[in-house]
Amino acid sequence: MPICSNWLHLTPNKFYTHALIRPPITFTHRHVITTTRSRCFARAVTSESVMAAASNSVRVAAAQMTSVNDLAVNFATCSSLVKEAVSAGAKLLCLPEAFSYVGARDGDSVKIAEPLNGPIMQRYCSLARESSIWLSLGGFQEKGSDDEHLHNTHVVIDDTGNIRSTYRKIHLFDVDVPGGRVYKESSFTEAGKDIVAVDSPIGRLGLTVCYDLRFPEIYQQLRFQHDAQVLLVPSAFTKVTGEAHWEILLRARAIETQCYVIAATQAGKNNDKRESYGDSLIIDPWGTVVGRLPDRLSTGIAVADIDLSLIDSVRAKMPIAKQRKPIEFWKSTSL
Ligand SMILES: O=C(O)CNC(=O)[C@H](CS)NC(=O)CCC(=O)C(=O)O
Repeated sequence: MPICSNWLHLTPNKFYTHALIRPPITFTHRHVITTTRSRCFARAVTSESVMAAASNSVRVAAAQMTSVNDLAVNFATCSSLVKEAVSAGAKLLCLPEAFSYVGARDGDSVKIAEPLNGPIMQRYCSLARESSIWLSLGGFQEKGSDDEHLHNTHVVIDDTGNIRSTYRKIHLFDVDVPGGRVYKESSFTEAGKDIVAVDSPIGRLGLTVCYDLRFPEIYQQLRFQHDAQVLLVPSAFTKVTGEAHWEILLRARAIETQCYVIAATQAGKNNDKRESYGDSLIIDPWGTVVGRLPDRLSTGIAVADIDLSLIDSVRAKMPIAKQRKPIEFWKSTSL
């Protein structure tokens, strides 16, 4: 049992209850302790994470697919990927960004956007319930605040079909791809503002989407402020940028956060104007690739076992959480 020899200040927010506790304090396995330079937090862990920690190893699957501009066709593909994941013994299947729809023309995805309680999401909730598997739906066209906009929303559904968590993509892909197209995701997408982590049978998940991968701050927040153990990066990377940057960025995020990273991808030609970079990856907290579905195998799943004790041992031997100097402690001297 870990023992804390300092006074413990538990600040009130959605995870912590306000309390000042006298040392020595003994924590049960139902608490996660996080320390910053000035504070020490305790968070009660939900039963899912406790179960995952007890059994140590849980199987996950990362899908790869070529979504098109047909909701029914994509749902059929997702259903068969779910079957594959279930027979492989996976407790969670991650589907890529734009799993349910990739428009052939600008503006198409706004037209099919629906609220999270609409019929499209309902079908995916039923799929999770009927197959008794958790789903990470890596980028759903959620209806925005007007008819011209949507949210690119990552939805986590549990094995009884309930939506456990939603994250709206923060960093939007407004990029002139060298030798490729100009993308302007912000022309039809409202950016999110909230960082989201959620407990699951494979540990505490940190939710992100695609282009977020290029902004390490969000992953630092997920690991050091939200106790994430597994970072999800569902994507629809372009062929050009994926070939240059995909694996390097993902492995860097795994190494610098000491988290597992699961990245499900779109692959192949989604339509005449669009080719995605498929290479679904599962990476362990030491940065080793433990599951991969290469680009040439356009549709399928990569499978790996998440071992929460590996996270603990990597973090114990290289204790960066204690050693890091967060930006507020730096002194800026250049003018
Ligand atoms: O719009 C859709 O249908 C699905 N969403 C996407 O394809 C998004 C926004 S256009 N793509 C990316 O973020 C690519 C990032 C990327 O390729 C990089 O960072 O290099």
